[in-house]
Amino acid sequence: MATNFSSIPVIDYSLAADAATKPQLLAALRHAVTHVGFFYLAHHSVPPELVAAATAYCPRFFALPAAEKERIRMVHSPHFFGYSRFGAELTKGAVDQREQFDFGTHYPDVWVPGQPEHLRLWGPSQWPAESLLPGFRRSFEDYVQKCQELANDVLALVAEALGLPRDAFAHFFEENNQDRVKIVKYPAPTGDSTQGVGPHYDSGFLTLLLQASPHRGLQVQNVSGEWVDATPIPGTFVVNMGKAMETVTQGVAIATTHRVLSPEKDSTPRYSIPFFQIIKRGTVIGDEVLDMPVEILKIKETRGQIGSDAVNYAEYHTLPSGEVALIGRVKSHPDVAERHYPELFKKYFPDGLPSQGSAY
Ligand SMILES: O=C(O)CCC(=O)C(=O)O
Ligand SMILES: [Fe+2]
Repeated sequence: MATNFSSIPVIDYSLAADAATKPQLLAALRHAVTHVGFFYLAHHSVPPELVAAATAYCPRFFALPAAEKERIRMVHSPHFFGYSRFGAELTKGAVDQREQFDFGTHYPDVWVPGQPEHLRLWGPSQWPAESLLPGFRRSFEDYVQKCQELANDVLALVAEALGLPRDAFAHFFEENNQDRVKIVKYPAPTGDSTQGVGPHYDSGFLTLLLQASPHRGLQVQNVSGEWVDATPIPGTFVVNMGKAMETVTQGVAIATTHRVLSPEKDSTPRYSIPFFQIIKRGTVIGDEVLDMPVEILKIKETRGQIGSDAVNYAEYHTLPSGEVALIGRVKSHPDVAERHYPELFKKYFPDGLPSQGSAY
């Protein structure tokens, strides 16, 4: 019988610490990962003071002088890091009503011409001037380091929940892996569109999303195609799986489609901070799928077909994952692609920059 969901489960991370309660956690996690693709993670390990500091910087970042935001605009970065103006981004070809700042964990500028182009996606971030936003960079570096640790631990728990060794996913990361993070602002709508971000899958393994204001807006698509609210729960992360995780688990773990609706008219802005766990770049991960236990594979037969309005990241079975990631970025930020990846830009936008969605 097909299983559907009408709410997002809450998983209590603290149950992992005690051998007596861990089986309960693993059972809940197995259900969440295989039937919903989303869960709230309560009692997690990222210190509340780091969460509070990151949250407090959100409105302050977007209130920076326009000239400073221009200086660190994403169009200056072949790594797709930096500030994107309102309306600069596309999902499924339609303009997202959000403003954002993308950055990554530390990675040096090592790409040289002649190397595969997709390797250039990893590189240094652009940061606002310390004098204009004191402590911003340091606070986010500390916060993100704790997110990385938590994501790695949750990933090991997911492996256990799926009957795999705890380190089953370890070989999908590079030695000096670069994860990506965003700070996002969704203002109240001024026109007709309420597409904060359109329906999509995330790309990598786990996403840890901090809903950094109390606004609703995040929605998750269930098996029947209905949109289920992921209303913010204080003290939690929303965790979901990306298309890479779905691919390497032979579709057992699901990359669930999600979207964000703009806040109500005249409301204050909604803020969020997604942390994306990124995987290694050089191989076709569809060729390296994990050997899943038979009883886990059976879950796919009983849970029913997953409905989806998302179309992105279908190429994991045919292209190296680094190329898949670069294509995703090119499609969502054509103005950056036009400047730094002209060949790919021409391939995906043969008619030139879309009239909307351009940051120029
Ligand atoms: O802002 C949110 O709540 C979700 C954002 C999101 O799904 C994304 O940027 O991939
Ligand atoms: Fe997402």
